[in-house]
Amino acid sequence: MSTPQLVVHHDKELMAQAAAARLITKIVDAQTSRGTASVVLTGGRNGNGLLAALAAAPARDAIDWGRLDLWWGDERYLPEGDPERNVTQAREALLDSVPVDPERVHAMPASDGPHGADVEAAAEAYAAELAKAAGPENHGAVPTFDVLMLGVGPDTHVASLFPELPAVRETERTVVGVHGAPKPPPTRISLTLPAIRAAREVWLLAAGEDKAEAVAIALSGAGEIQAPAAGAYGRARTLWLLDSAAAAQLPRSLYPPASP
Ligand SMILES: O=C1O[C@H](COP(=O)(O)O)[C@@H](O)[C@H](O)[C@H]1O
Repeated sequence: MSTPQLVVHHDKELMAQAAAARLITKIVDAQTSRGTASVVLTGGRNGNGLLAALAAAPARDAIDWGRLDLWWGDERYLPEGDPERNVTQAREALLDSVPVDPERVHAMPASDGPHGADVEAAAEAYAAELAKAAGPENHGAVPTFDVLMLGVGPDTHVASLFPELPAVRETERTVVGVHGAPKPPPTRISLTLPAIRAAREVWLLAAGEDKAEAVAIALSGAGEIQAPAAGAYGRARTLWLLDSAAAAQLPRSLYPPASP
């Protein structure tokens, strides 16, 4: 487990641009060291803001897009192409404008796909795809992702792991179906905490006043069942990328106010 580190930016636009620059560097470094890179994308406002900033960054062309595997931390279980699907939003924000290898874009299944309404079967299929991509060096049933990004919801949810729901208690499976999510749509697919923790680096993104309480709770010693964001950390690094509004309720011991 890595101790969380906080980076607080002035506003959400700057946070998205800085996070995009950080991601470009990480991907290029991983491709230089290992030949390929693997990144887990998140949905939500901040995840999509980062992807849009990446699309607009001239340095995006430093990435070898054909040697990048993209996975998702969660998906809303809706038909292919639905505007509320995380993958649809990621395509619009970035993926349609860069030369990714479609074989390496690992979208989670859609509700009109081969598994139909059976979200458990869809989750199992995604777990199998992850397991196939994991090598013996990965010590588990998922690849060691270079970077796994998570938006933090106002209720402290990450991916589709909502407080107190069964998915956040999962300790064996890497991917689960989620029923009765409090945020629509109620049916979703999510990586579990054990799968999230297999990543080298986990980056939690939160911007805006409505995230301030969640950020403060998750970073002040809350349990992961009550505050799923508290249980999200990477093997080597856990980074909380915030704007000043989202950091506003943090205790002074974690984020002292700037000097006058
Ligand atoms: O529904 C979801 O919400 C979270 C957070 O989204 P935000 O808009 O409040 O930032 C997101 O991380 C997750 O991927 C998504 O499915």
